[in-house]
Order: sequence, then structure tokens, then C-alpha cells
Amino acid sequence: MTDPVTLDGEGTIGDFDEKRAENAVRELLIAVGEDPDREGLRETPSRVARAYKEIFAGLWQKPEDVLTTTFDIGHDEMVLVKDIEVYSTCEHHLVPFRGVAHVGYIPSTSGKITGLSKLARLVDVYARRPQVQERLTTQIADSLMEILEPRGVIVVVECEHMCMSMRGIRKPGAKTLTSAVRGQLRDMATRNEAMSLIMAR
Ligand SMILES: Nc1nc2c(ncn2[C@@H]2O[C@H](COP(=O)(O)OP(=O)(O)OP(=O)(O)O)[C@@H](O)[C@H]2O)c(=O)[nH]1
Ligand SMILES: [Zn+2]
Repeated sequence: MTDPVTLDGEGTIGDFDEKRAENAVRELLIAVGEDPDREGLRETPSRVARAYKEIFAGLWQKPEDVLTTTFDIGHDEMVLVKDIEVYSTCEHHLVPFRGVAHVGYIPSTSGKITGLSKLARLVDVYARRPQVQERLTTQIADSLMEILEPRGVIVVVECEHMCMSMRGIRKPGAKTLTSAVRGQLRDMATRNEAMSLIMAR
């Protein structure tokens, strides 16, 4: 069976099997003791199927398709976009985790940069998949390194996991922080500069 995490845009969103998702939701409703044919639930399986098509749309997107616009402007200092909103789905429980991502890089020596919105789009490509926060963080960092060939990258993600808030251990408000640091941003001074920009409120 294909591993959806490594699928990386090999299929198309058209490959999403909406009918199958709809049937699965109907089964789930029956399994929890609900009546999927009652008035309020009649349209729910098809709504949920459409919602999942959107929530997991990143399975069918490639990072290189969003990091399309690049400019060679010779800027060779750090570029950092912080507080990018993240909505993702925990692959263990299929409930959301949400928070923010901070994405920074030091451009290549030629000064190749990308559009700022493209960094947020890149976050979405990986967030819109069944995920764990650690993988989300490293995938953003590694794809930036590969495509933009910068001298360094830093990605910090801070999220609250609904699987820890609304069920299980029930600790609302607990935040998980993950980071991935590559290239020159591993140097202490540069890394500290990035972290102080990220932490500044
Ligand atoms: N490392 C990591 N763990 C996660 C993430 N999202 C959820 N988890 C954890 O995945 C684990 C799954 O543990 P299991 O023991 O298999 O499942 P469970 O019985 O539902 O666990 P509880 O949540 O402790 O009730 C839990 O500890 C979750 O907190 C994530 O993004 N990264
Ligand atoms: Zn979970």
C-alpha cells in the first residue's frame, strides 16, 4: 500500500475517494449509536467527506509547486516570517492540533529569496495531512533547504493538541514546541538571533 506521507503530490486531489469517505462516516455514526438517516445527520457524511478533502489536501500537493516565485535580489541576511497560523490533524487520533509556525532562512549566496506568502503556503502543504508535529516541522525545514538552497533554515512550531485537551490526559493549554535547524542557523550566534526574533512579542 502507498504510504500517504511520502506520496508528496504524486496523485491528484481527484484521487480522493469521496464516496468511500462518506460511507466511512456513515458507518462511524452507526458505530457510535447514532441514526445517520435522522434529519440533522442526513447530509453529514457527504459534508464530512468534503471537509476531509480540504483538511487533507496537502497530500496531493508538492512543496515545489508552492515555492514557485523566487527572486534573486542579493539579500543575504535572515528572512523570518513568524506566527503563521497552523491547523493540522494528529495522525494518532484524527483530531486537530493548532498553533503557529515560525519559518526563517538565510538566502543562498546568490541571494535567492521567495515570496513571503509562499512560506505560509509551504506550512499548509505539510499541515494539511495526517501528521505528527515533529514530522511537520522537519518537512518544512528540509523542503526549504532542498528547493531554495539557502545557507540555513530555522522552523519552530508551537501547537496545542486537541488529543491532549479534549480527551485522554485532558490538559488544555499545554503547548508542544518543536524545532528544526539547518545549515548556518545551527551556529550559536545566528540561532540565538533567530530565536530572540521568534520569542519577541
Ligand atoms: N510525539 C508526538 N506525539 C503525539 C503527537 N500527537 C499526538 N501524540 C501522542 O501520541 C500518543 C499516542 O499514544 P497511544 O498510547 O498509542 O494512544 P492513546 O492511548 O490514545 O494515548 P493517550 O493520548 O495518552 O490517551 C499520545 O501520547 C499522544 O499525546 C505528535 O504530534 N507528536
Ligand atoms: Zn493525537
